[in-house]
Order: sequence, then structure tokens, then C-alpha cells
Amino acid sequence: MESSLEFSNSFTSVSSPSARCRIFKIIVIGDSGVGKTCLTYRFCAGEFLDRTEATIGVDFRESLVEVEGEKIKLQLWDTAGQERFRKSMVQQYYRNVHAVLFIYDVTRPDSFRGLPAWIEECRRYSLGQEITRFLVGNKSDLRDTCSCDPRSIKVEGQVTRDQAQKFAVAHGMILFETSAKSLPGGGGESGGGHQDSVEDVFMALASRLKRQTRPPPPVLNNTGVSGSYCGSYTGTSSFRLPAKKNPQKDFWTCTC
Ligand SMILES: Nc1nc2c(ncn2[C@@H]2O[C@H](COP(=O)(O)OP(=O)(O)OP(=O)(O)O)[C@@H](O)[C@H]2O)c(=O)[nH]1
Repeated sequence: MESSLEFSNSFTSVSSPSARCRIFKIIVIGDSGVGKTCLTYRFCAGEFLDRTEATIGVDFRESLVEVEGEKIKLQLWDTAGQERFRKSMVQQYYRNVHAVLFIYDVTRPDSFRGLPAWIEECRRYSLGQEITRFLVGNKSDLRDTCSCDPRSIKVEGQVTRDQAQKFAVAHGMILFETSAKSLPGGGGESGGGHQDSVEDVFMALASRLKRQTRPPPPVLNNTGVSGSYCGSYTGTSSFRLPAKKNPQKDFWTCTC
């Protein structure tokens, strides 16, 4: 059967013949509706995506960032939270991953309680604590304002930073609380607690990945677009994975 590659993009591409960059594959996972699409879109497109539909399969976004003079490409795999939209694709998600972002919604404890299942799924695909893992509580703009110290008071119906921090430590993750909706610089403090910007989260991730000394596993070029889009761009795009397997290529570095 021929590959059924569907690809549409909204990249703005500035070619840069001499630039070399490392590419890191990051999968973004968590329950449906926690804001995976909004977070990745916010980082890549710089704005809040007002209307979203449940992701089917995977959406694919990329952003080229610069960390201490080195260009790094973050390839974000925004995966479907709903089981029925994941199914046959799951194996592809977990191949050659450099980092995992576990997302929950700070206003939905059920999405926090769902995290062990996502960790277990990662473990089944051999992604353990040796992989860079960030825990991201999203929708902090919706956190109830409370004059009390949010680290010690459990706000009914919400996941406190303290709970999340304990979970993060127990699972070798770094915790961020953020909002895909908040305006940059608007509301750094939410409910008396600290709120990270979406940019902070992804730049911290890029920094962390940059420091990786050993070459990460190669990124599978499922889309066939990585090579052709190596350059200076950020963008957002969706694709369906090919129906048949593509040969793996080493995209540890690319010459644009
Ligand atoms: N207030 C607020 N709403 C948000 C935020 N992030 C996402 N949302 C809303 O939450 C809903 C779900 O967001 P999505 O980004 O589609 O969630 P998802 O995790 O990608 O969902 P699936 O694709 O089903 O896995 C949408 O209505 C968004 O507008 C946020 O930071 N703050």
C-alpha cells in the first residue's frame, strides 16, 4: 500500500544555507482537553488558539530556537489525548524521542491522576527517567485566587503546586505551571503562586537538551519534511503518518 501522507503547513521559512542545527523530538502527552494543542501552538505561533478540536493522531509543530549561540530545532509532537484517536499511531510517537512533556490541567485533578497511566505508557515504550521529562500544569490562569499560601492549602477541585511538585520529584521530572492563554507578562502570579510563561517552559527544555552530550537517537523522518524545512522558521503543521514504514534517517544534525 502506498504511503498516505497528508501534510499541510503554515511555515514561514527563511533559508539559511550555512546554518547547522540539532533537532530534538519532543512528545507532548496527557489527557484530552488539558491544552496540549494550545500550548504547542502558543509556543510555535505565539498566540492562543481560541477554537480547537480534539487532536486526531498527531499534530506536528516545529520551532527553531537559539540557546547560547546554538540553533536548536524543537520538533513537537502534539499527540491525541483520546484513546480512540491514538490507537495505531502510538508506536510512532514513542520512537526516537528526546524529551517528554507530561501535561495536566491544574483545574482538573482527574487529569493529574491520569499521569501515572501516561508514565506507564512511556515505560512500555522504553522511555524512562533517562529521558528528559517535564511536568507541565496548564491553565494556571484559571486557578482560583486565594490569599492563602497555595503550597500549603489544597484548593478544592484543583491541583496544588505542592502536590504537583511532590509528584515531579518522585518521577524525576521538572515542574512548570503555565497557561497557554495568559498574555506574556500578564499574570506572572496566579492564586498567589508562581506562573511560568509558555516560552519559559520550552526554552528551559531547549537548554536542557542542548546540554545533552551524548547524541540522542535519530528522529524518524516520518513526514519527509524535516530536511526540506531546515532553516530559520517557526511554524505549525499537521500530518498523518505514512501508512507504511519509512526508513529511519539520522537527523541529529542537519545542514540547512
Ligand atoms: N483558560 C485556558 N483554557 C485553555 C488553556 N489551554 C487550553 N485551553 C482550552 O482547553 C480546551 C482544550 O484545549 P486543547 O489544546 O485542544 O487540548 P488537548 O490537550 O490538545 O486535547 P486533545 O487534542 O483532545 O488531546 C480548549 O477549549 C482550549 O481553549 C489555558 O491555558 N487556559
